[in-house]
Amino acid sequence: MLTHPAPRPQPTETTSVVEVAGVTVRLGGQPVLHDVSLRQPTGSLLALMGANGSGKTTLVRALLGLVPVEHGSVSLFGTPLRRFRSWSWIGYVPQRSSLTLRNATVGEVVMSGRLGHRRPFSLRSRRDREQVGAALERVGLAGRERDEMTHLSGGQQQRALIARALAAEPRLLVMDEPLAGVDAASQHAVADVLRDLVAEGLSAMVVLHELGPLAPLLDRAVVLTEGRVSHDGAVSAVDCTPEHEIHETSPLRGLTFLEHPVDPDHHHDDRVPRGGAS
Ligand SMILES: Nc1ncnc2c1ncn2[C@@H]1O[C@H](COP(=O)(O)OP(=O)(O)OP(=O)(O)O)[C@@H](O)[C@H]1O
Repeated sequence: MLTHPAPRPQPTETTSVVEVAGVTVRLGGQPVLHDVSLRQPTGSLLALMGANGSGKTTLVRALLGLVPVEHGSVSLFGTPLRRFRSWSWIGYVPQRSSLTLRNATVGEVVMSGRLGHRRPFSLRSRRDREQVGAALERVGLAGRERDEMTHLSGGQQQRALIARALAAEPRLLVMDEPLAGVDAASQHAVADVLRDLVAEGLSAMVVLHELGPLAPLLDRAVVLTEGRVSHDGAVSAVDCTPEHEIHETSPLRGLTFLEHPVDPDHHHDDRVPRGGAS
């Protein structure tokens, strides 16, 4: 069983895991984010949505300190980004398509999530091994440590990347497009894992193109349009509107709503065995 430091069963309005105020980011000389503000209460599940190129990944990278912020401020767990040091509290799951997974086993990938807990050059501890095993069990990949990542389906790779983030025992999970290129069964498996984690008090920010099976779990959606916040509120406003019915001027225009996306690489049964993912 994974342990999380401070269980927080309900979202609270008094504390926030992420606070972004008036953030502007420029990349390659071009403005990418303009005056973006958002606040994520502790224990909540927030979707960050928007069309291709709207700035979702850049916003995530800005709040993780990976790209410079030109104006505005970012706080994590109430601490300004420049003074924040507790990076092991944040489990980042990058876009699967942005990674090279060749020559890595599942065990190596998930164990790399423990690096923040290890002293330089120290050997892996019993707790490291326990947390890796627990994280793999949680995502339904128990016993797959020796498998090459490239031998897994897209959905299983995604779940291994989630296990990597969980092995770090995070308080906030930041996931960039965890449903992209993942078959419907694995989308539901990811949703099941996330449901349990949030029920235990974990906070999660999820970059999404489509809501899919995560829709009923989300507390709020923030939609970016051309680098600006165009919607910050109820998910229901995003959820039930097929794209052809979205008004030309709606901030939701350009989002896609895929019910059953197909994974062209899918060769495996990606369902998490009941009881194996909790
Ligand atoms: N390093 C960079 N230099 C210059 N421009 C960049 C850089 N990285 C991203 N951009 C531009 O910033 C804009 C936002 O990109 P970003 O990847 O944040 O969008 P996104 O909403 O995550 O898109 P997607 O859904 O396609 O992943 C795009 O126009 C992109 O071309």
